[in-house]
Amino acid sequence: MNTDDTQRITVGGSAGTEPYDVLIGRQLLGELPKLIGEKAKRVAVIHPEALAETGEVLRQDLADQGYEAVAVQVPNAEEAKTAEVAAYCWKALGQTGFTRTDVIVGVGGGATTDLAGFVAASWLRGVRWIAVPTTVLGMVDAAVGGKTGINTAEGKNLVGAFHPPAGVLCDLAALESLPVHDYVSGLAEIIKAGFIADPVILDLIEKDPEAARTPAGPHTTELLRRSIQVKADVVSGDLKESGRREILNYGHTLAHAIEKNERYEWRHGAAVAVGMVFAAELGRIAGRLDDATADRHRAVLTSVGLPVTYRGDQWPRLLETMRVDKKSRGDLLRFIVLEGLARPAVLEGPDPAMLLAAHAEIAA
Ligand SMILES: NC(=O)c1ccc[n+]([C@@H]2O[C@H](COP(=O)([O-])OP(=O)(O)OC[C@H]3O[C@@H](n4cnc5c(N)ncnc54)[C@H](O)[C@@H]3O)[C@@H](O)[C@H]2O)c1
Ligand SMILES: O=C(O)C(=O)C[C@@H](O)[C@H](O)[C@H](O)COP(=O)(O)O
Ligand SMILES: [Zn+2]
Repeated sequence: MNTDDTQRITVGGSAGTEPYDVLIGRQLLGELPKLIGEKAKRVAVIHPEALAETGEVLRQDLADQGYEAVAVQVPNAEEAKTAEVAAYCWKALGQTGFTRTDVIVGVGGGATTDLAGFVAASWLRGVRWIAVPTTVLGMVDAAVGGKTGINTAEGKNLVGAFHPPAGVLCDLAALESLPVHDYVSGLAEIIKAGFIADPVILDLIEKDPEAARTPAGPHTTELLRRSIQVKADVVSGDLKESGRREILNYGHTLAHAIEKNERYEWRHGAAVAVGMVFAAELGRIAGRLDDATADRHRAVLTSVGLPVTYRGDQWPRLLETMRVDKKSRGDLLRFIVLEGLARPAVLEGPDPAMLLAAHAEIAA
């Protein structure tokens, strides 16, 4: 049974998809059978090595309820987002006799839920899946919205599908075992939601940045709820990123290039932090963003311990990788910038000198 103070945010179906709920609370796993539904006989629990125990507890629990439940352990973090690991999961589903009425449960951080969702999208051309995010970043961003995918040698998330989950269970207890480094990485996406849509988020973090770094902070649930609401509002109207959804990519054009350049040893949130400072500088240099809002990026990100600079000698490589960003159109690079707080816009084909000048502001 979940506790009474569970919060529920509905993500509206668009593009012909079913709406689903994101639950935020404690002891939410009792919700799983309802989400799995009555038609399923088999459930595959995809989890990372770090959550081997959680994965097994969940598998056993589902087996006790009569499902043929298998646990599929995958590597931690970005090492799971590969074609080889996806193929390993497909093999496990094939060997279990997984049919179209069976269900995948992805338990873990954003890397695991991106993979699990992609496996669900591709197996038999699409089976039901449920996300159980266990990181801040997974709860506020990755598990919500149906973007699923894996990386290729050429870049981040280059293969994937839009395949929304049937439900998202954000159990706050999971955050207690999260290393502080990973907790803080998730704050980058929360801060992103603050800049693009809900500045109250920034006020809450600025009031007590140290408290924002732990799950015991006074505003933890509110920060999660507000960020999930931003994501839910955006994806509800534009699942397939044909317009407004691009604002969720704020800071990501450079971030994904940094992640690839660092062979995915940087956490996504850390790269997004640097990417947002770059985007803010680009906005300022393009004459679209005021100085105070641009400077606020560095201040709030630094206050929680996120990086705001990156080594300065890598620009040509970063630029080359940014060209395959999903927002690019032909040879045209496109960036999300701000024209003020909560006023995101697209900057198309910026002058190379402008990009270089913005890069100089983040170069270590
Ligand atoms: N699909 C989307 O819309 C979307 C949105 C944002 C980010 N993402 C993706 O999410 C990924 C980043 O996700 P992340 O920051 O959650 O990192 P992650 O999934 O790499 O997890 C970080 C580490 O923490 C471990 N871990 C997870 N939960 C834990 C827990 N409760 N206790 C202890 N350890 C735990 C993981 O095994 C991993 O080693 C990136 O691949 C990014 O591209 C996707
Ligand atoms: O949901 C979205 O849309 C986002 O852009 C959210 C991002 O935080 C996330 O990192 C996403 O995976 C990036 O997607 P991509 O399309 O740039 O690969
Ligand atoms: Zn992101």
